[in-house]
Amino acid sequence: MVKRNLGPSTRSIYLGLACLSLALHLLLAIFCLSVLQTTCVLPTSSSSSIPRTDTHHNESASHSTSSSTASSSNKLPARTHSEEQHSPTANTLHHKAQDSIGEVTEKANKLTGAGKAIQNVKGQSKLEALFEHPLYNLPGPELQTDDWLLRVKTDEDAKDVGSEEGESEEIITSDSEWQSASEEDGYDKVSWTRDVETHPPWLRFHLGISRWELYNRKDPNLARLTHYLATQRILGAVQKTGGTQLKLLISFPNHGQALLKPMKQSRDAETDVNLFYFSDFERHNAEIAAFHLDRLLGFNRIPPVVGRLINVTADIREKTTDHKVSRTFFTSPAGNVCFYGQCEYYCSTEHPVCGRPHMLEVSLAAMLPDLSLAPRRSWRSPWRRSYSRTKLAEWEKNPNYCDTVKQTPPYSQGTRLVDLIDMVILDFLMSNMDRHHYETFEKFGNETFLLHLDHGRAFGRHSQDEPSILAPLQQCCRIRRSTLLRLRLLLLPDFRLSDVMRESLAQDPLAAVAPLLSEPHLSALDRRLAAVLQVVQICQEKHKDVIYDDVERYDQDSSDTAV
Ligand SMILES: Nc1ncnc2c1ncn2[C@@H]1O[C@H](COP(=O)(O)OP(=O)(O)OP(=O)(O)O)[C@@H](O)[C@H]1O
Ligand SMILES: [Mn+2]
Repeated sequence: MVKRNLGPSTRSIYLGLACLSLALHLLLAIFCLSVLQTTCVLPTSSSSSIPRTDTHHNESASHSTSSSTASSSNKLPARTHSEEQHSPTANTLHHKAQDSIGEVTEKANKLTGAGKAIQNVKGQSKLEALFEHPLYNLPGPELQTDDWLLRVKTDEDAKDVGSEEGESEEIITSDSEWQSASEEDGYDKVSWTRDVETHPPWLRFHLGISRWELYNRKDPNLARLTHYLATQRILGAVQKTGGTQLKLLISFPNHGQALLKPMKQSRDAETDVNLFYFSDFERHNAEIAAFHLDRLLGFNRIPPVVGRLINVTADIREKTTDHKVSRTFFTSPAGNVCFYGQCEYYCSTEHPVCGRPHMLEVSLAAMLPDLSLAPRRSWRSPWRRSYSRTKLAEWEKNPNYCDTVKQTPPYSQGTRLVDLIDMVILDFLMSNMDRHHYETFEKFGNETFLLHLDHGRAFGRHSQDEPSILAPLQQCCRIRRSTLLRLRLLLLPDFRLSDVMRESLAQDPLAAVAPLLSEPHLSALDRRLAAVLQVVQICQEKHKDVIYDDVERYDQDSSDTAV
């Protein structure tokens, strides 16, 4: 009986559902065509597994930069229902993002002369569109000779040593010196001249460091450098001293070096909630992701980092001359080759670094110039944590802590405070609680960018945020205008942080093994970005002097301070 009745009624239900689905598809198609022009795009395939730069000069760049194929990016992306944020606060931020960016985009276009050339071509990747945006192409200060960290020594310099004011300048080389430094065993014979074309990528990276950034995002050498780190034959591996957890200094045949951090836990492992931040294991993928995030924020203050699969036996055990490393190798009960080295934490049989059975994922960071060439100064962060289970730091007890910091050099002058706040925003987004110190290049004194180093403890938890990381922003209520505008841009659907981050990370060689960051970590970035903007909004409601205007600087004509 039941069966007999079900036949016809089921058929009509199916028919109804089919009609409904057809109608919905039609509606969706119309909606897509009219509203989502910029968001309904086919994902573009990444042609290379090697991180690319977004330079116009980059031969491998696939997009067209000609103005005829492009449409104006002044038009801000349309917000859609599907893209809508959930909370009312996020919504307000969203509107605010569009309003203020619209004005400033126009201004930035004027400044960069990019009005016509910058485009948001249908089908273009979000990452490419982001890096083409005027806010990522603001003109920097003109660089003088003193604004470069290193320079190539000329024959002239070699002749009049000590007679010029440039005497104390960090000098790299003359042709003859390069030649004589090339005789060591196993290393390539050096044939570099003053001609930059003959310089290996690591040297070009060193020569490109300026007072205001560690690298120029548009420099084609960046892609060469990451490719170099990812593919060069490993010639040596010794333990890097300093720091608390195991890391190795890797040498390449043409005298380049990299800082290696091994994979110690699975990518999905969330840090145990009962573990203090200072007991957390370091993560190789956090080092890689931090480099990408810093670049996406427009900072360019982290040395390039790339992922690589190495063979622990062939690349480390057989190459190392360091007994601290070689004597700790063993074969695990599962038959994998493991080692643990010598360090303060987690260097024991209980915490081995293991291949499978030989292959191991690692991160490789480009090394900064040697300290003898470019000494660095280490600064204790005023918002350093106590690194104790029981003690609170002063900033955790005193809500007016920033008043004192603001009056204390070097934070009382120049850009130091807003630079620190940039760093804090980066740290909050990736939940890095381990920023006890930061470094600067001594040569540049106090007028320089802050080096962002050591991000092994970032991206530990995606299900939780750590508001205390934002304390400097909350307590000082100060932020660079260019930073704020880029953050607001990254909240918009067309440039959404999680999307550009996913795309950027896909360029790393290890993305072929598994995504460098899981989806929950990527969505955490969007959530945290909204939280940062909310803190800024609260600041702006209470204070006047929140924005440090580093954009207006280039725009003498305008008196508009809309943000
Ligand atoms: N890319 C780099 N090039 C040169 N030196 C670097 C680089 N990255 C880090 N260092 C130096 O090596 C030191 C130790 O590195 P790192 O901080 O990553 O290790 P760590 O074991 O996490 O240290 P800690 O336990 O003190 O946080 C840093 O303080 C920094 O001075
Ligand atoms: Mn560390």
